[in-house]
Amino acid sequence: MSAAPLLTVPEALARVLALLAPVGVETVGLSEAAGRVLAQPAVARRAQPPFDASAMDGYAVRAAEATPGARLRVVGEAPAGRAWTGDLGPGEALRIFTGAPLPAGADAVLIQENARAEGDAVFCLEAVAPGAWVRPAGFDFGPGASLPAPRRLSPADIAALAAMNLPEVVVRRRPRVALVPTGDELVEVGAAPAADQIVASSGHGLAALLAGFGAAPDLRPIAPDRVPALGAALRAAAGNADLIVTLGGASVGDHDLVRGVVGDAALSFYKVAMRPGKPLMAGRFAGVPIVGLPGNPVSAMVCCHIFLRSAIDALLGLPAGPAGRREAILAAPAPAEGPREHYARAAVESDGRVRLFENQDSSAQMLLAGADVLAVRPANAPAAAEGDAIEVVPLRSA
Ligand SMILES: Nc1nc2c(c(=O)[nH]1)N[C@H]1C(S)=C(S)[C@@H](COP(=O)(O)OP(=O)(O)OC[C@H]3O[C@@H](n4cnc5c(N)ncnc54)[C@H](O)[C@@H]3O)O[C@H]1N2
Ligand code: MOO
Repeated sequence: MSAAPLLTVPEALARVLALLAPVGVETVGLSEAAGRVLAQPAVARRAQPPFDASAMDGYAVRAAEATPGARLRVVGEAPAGRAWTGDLGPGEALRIFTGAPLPAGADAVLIQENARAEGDAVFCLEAVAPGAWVRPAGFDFGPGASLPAPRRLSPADIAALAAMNLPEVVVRRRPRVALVPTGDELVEVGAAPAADQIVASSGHGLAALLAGFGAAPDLRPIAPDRVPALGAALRAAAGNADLIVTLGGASVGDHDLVRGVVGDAALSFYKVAMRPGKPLMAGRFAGVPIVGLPGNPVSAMVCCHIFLRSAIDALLGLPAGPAGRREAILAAPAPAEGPREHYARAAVESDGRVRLFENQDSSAQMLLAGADVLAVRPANAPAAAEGDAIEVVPLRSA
């Protein structure tokens, strides 16, 4: 692997995506389907509405007869769910309610606000246009209509699938992502750390983020900084995973072992021209795609937003592109940048403008928790002024 220059973020993302193929499918009930990715088009089993349906409470009529002042004889009643099966003859009207099938012979609905009932008759107060307040059969969708795939199912999609009379759908199974924290200084959350230890935190944030992206995270035990033990931890993680993600041990220190354990030959790249996140790597371990995230917790979370969201999309068979950005306006100046593209933690103020935090240290988790967006500053950008435009990656929509 050549040492320099560092890959850009789009180049590195393309390399990550090239390692991934969509996972298999499973069938789930509608109550499990929200947020899942439809893997095959869902084909309607019936039309909606399945019959010409009244859209209002009133009277089914022949529009040509329903002229102002006309008197029609009410021959029956059709509530929703109980069709009137006769034929509506000349001079007749049928009391009808919203959602009920229109009887044969009728072609419009006179709404009850425009009618006066008197005994078994109804007087028409306003003219009725042909087709008025009738939802023709298949008006929403016809039999054989389909919801296309791939598609992340929204609550509205779930309702549409139910209306299509589909109790189950075929979705991608959730990609299994094994998260492997590494480092002898780490202890599990809730344990009693020694004075020189810290709590392994970023795995928990990553698991939450990945679950929000549609993956099934598997947060593994902390792997020690020893080659055989790290290798064993990665082999154990690989067994069941669609993607392995290591945390830490990615840099150049004597105890940063992930690269050595994976092996340069199996790596697609190491190091990206981004800040934070420079020591990112990706490749294959035991045949399974692996992404090595930097240990600094903010770096790991930022890399998850920028790379792993797209990676999960790819595993789910969705179109996978760069993290979504929008344009915003700076509420305060931003300093000049170095040679790496900077994903700066920033707040969105009440007027919608964006203010970069002064402290951009990649270990500062409380700052990340307070950030609304990553403000993207291009490599080598000169200082920017208040009012300048800036692109931001939203952090809170995950
Ligand atoms: N001489 C150099 N030193 C460093 C460089 C460099 O280019 N030259 N890069 C720095 C950058 S940038 C980063 S990012 C870090 C990343 O290094 P590692 O991936 O090897 O990370 P670690 O050394 O294992 O850990 C860094 C830091 O983060 C803490 N950590 C690790 N895992 C977790 C976790 N799961 N939860 C919470 N905190 C974690 C760890 O204790 C360290 O404090 O390297 C710089 N050094
Ligand atoms: O990549 Mo380091 O991620 O700048 O802290």
